[in-house]
Amino acid sequence: MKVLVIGGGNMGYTYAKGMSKSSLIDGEILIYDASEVQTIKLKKKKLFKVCNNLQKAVEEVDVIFLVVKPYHAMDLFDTMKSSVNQSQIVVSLMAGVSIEAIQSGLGINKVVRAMPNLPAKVGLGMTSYTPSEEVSRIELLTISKLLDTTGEAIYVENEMFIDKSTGISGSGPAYVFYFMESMMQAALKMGFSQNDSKVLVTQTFEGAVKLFKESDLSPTGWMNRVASKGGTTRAALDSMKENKVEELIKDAAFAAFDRAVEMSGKY
Ligand SMILES: NC(=O)C1=CN([C@@H]2O[C@H](COP(=O)(O)OP(=O)(O)OC[C@H]3O[C@@H](n4cnc5c(N)ncnc54)[C@H](OP(=O)(O)O)[C@@H]3O)[C@@H](O)[C@H]2O)C=CC1
Ligand SMILES: O=C(O)[C@@H]1CCC=N1
Repeated sequence: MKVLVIGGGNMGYTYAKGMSKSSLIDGEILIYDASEVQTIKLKKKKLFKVCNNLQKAVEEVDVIFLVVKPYHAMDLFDTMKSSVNQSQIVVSLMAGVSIEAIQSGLGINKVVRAMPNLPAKVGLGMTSYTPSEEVSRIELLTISKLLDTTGEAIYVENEMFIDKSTGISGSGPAYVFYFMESMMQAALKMGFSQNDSKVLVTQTFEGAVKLFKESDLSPTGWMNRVASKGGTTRAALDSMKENKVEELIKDAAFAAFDRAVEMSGKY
């Protein structure tokens, strides 16, 4: 199977690299980026066949990954439209571009829409995906294996769940970084060095996630294990409750979901 990745930035490069290790790929992965600077960077990596001619590359492959920013989608569709064919599967990692918009923009039927996240860069990505009805079960299995190469991939039953997972896992790493940043700022304010603040916070996050993953206990269960009655953790948790932090985090996730839905109506 031959795969072309269009857009070799953060996500496109990461997916191309992950997929290049898959036994499903015979030969090289093709990659195309409109930016000259990015194209030079990609060539230096010597990992993929970096293409200069998009139309020619499109004609050569079985699967096409679309990994440009959503606002570049329509121009890209115009450039590709005459080169795609009905047997190809188009996998979009773009936030807020609907399957219907891709089908009508390209004049093809087989589309898988997926929502990845940035930890794919270190093999710990979370991708959700859903197909158009023209994609067969066997084709979907192949695509899910390709998506799995960057971490975990889960099937979701419709596009609304792609927009929902954008609000949870797609944008989610930024919420975690926000929390980390706030804790590091608190540590700095207490007088720790930049380096110690980073170590204290990073190890705390890593340890907490590992504990959670390796047990059946809920987050609340674990919170109760950390907190002693009348102790320090309870003081922190009470402060968060009083400031409605939980509600604010939920609002933020819904704001991302709402924006994904809004974008889907726009492209
Ligand atoms: N970053 C993230 O955490 C996540 C991103 N996504 C989705 O992934 C997609 C890509 O994001 P990301 O990788 O961060 O973006 P980047 O800007 O890092 O990469 C996109 C690349 O595509 C290039 N490009 C623009 N137009 C075209 C074109 N017509 N043909 C080929 N290449 C083109 C850009 O060049 P130039 O810079 O010159 O425009 C750029 O090099 C987005 O749609 C986003 O919604 C989804 C989940 C998470
Ligand atoms: O912010 C964005 O629009 C993209 C989608 C999810 C993460 N980044």
